[in-house]
Amino acid sequence: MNVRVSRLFRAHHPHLCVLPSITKRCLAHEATPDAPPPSTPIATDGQPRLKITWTRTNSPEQQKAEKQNKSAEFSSSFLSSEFPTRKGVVGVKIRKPRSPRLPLTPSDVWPIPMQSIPDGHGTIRADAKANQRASSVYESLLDIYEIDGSIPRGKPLNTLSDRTTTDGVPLWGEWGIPLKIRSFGGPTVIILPSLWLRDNCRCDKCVNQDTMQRAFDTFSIPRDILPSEVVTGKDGLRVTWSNDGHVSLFPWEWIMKYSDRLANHADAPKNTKITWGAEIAENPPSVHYDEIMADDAGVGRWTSKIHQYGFCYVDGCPISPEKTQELLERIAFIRVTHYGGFYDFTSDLSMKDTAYTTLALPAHTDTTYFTDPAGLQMFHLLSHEQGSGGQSLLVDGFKAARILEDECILSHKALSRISIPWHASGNEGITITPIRKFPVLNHYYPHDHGTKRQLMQVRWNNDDRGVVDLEEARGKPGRGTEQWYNAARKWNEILKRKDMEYWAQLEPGRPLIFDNWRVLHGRSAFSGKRRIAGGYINHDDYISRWRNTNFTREEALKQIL
Ligand SMILES: C[N+](C)(C)CCCC[C@H](N)C(=O)O
Ligand SMILES: O=C(O)CCC(=O)C(=O)O
Repeated sequence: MNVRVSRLFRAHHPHLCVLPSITKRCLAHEATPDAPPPSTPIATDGQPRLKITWTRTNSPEQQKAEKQNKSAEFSSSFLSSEFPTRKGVVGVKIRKPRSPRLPLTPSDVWPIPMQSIPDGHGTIRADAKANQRASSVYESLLDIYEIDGSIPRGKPLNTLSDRTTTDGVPLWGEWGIPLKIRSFGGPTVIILPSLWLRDNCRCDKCVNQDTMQRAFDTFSIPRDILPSEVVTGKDGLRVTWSNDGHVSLFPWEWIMKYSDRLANHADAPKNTKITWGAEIAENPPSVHYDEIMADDAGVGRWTSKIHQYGFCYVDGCPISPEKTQELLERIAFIRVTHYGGFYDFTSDLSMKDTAYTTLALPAHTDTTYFTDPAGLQMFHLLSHEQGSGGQSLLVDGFKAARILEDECILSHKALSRISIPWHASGNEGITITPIRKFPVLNHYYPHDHGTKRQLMQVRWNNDDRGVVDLEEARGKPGRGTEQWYNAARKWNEILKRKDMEYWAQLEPGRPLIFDNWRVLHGRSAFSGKRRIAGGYINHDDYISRWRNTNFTREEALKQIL
């Protein structure tokens, strides 16, 4: 077996070398100006100590309030024992900054290329950067593998105990292909099932390179498929399959992404949403029409602002329905509903919906009655004659949800858990309702473990809401329903707070587009003839367009494959 103590690491981390006295340099990501004065503590056993001072960083105001200096000491003997071949100044990475076990223990850190800092005690800033995933699995593979080293097979169905070499290398077999890695919580083994790996081969024979679709029958793969060879190659895990000699290459970053212990999807777009309240009126996001029409980079800037703020104006748009439609279709095709596709409406009740009246409309999201509510919505005020009013209202539903959770966690839970019906029934022959009930606050769990569930969609139109079930709670009939109404009342109160409401008068030539899954909209009552044009776009089509105009094709594919 040619798996030796790691040439891998020397190949990849030539700069790692143990300094004679580790205390000469503390290893951290970033010294902060307020780091304590340099000192070189020598432990009682005379061993130089690597002292890591931990400063928890949250938002500046929290940091001031919560500044907690915590530290851990690692003797050089610990470092050299824990990272035997890491001949070098060992950079350390701290595990999840949100929940540091204190004092930090050896399993809280693992080696990464260090960024040396001036002498003295740097402070590890536990922010997203500090937590950045290793740039390649090598920095997470334990140093027992080597480049192009083949991992031996274990004896068929052998007992757990002898599924590892004397060097500690886990062997593959019917149980899958194990890889020993560093992950949150220290060294661990991920096991890659052979059938799963074979099914996910991305070579140009297995994936139609024009359509990116799977180009073979998954179910023709023998259920008990096994490798004939497994190699830890430089650019990934290379597996030769015993049934047909097919060779698959799995890039390390891809493996990292899908290992349930490691998944932290660093290549998924960072959550860069900017929440806002009434103050956004001072400087609302906008992009110029010419930019958008000129090229996809302009569409990228437009969709990026929508992705960040949940809405964006377009300056300099011709005051014409045709040009408005052309503008909207720069993102994607318009979604057709029972209101038609591109809409150009006024208060003529041509459709039996309060939007086609002069009535005030409280903050709401549209199409709550579809299983898949419309993603983007555009309003372009083309004209408003012989009348006044009709101011537009926007409220950041994601900010409102966070306030609700901060102020009344039980109400947040009720609106997140209790599913209710929604409907559109005003027009003859049309009675639309989602395939199932949905709650007001809809969440999802992002791939990367360790981050809590994310709010995905606000579904709120109290006028289109159906009948809340008579829910019991804690054995009391109707208690659950009462909880929902109390929660909805609190939610409604937050939406109506002056510092949450962004009121603006729409202007001809300046269309507004917003994310209908996040931003609620409404209007004040009006008089006169008021004409608005616009349309809906599916959320998935919007996100696809945002992804492909803000990332390269390769990055975009990596985010979803
Ligand atoms: C199509 N257009 C935007 C003019 C009107 C849509 C009506 C909105 C409906 N009340 C809802 O909440 O979905
Ligand atoms: O007329 C407006 O300004 C908004 C209408 C509306 O809220 C809607 O169509 O959903």
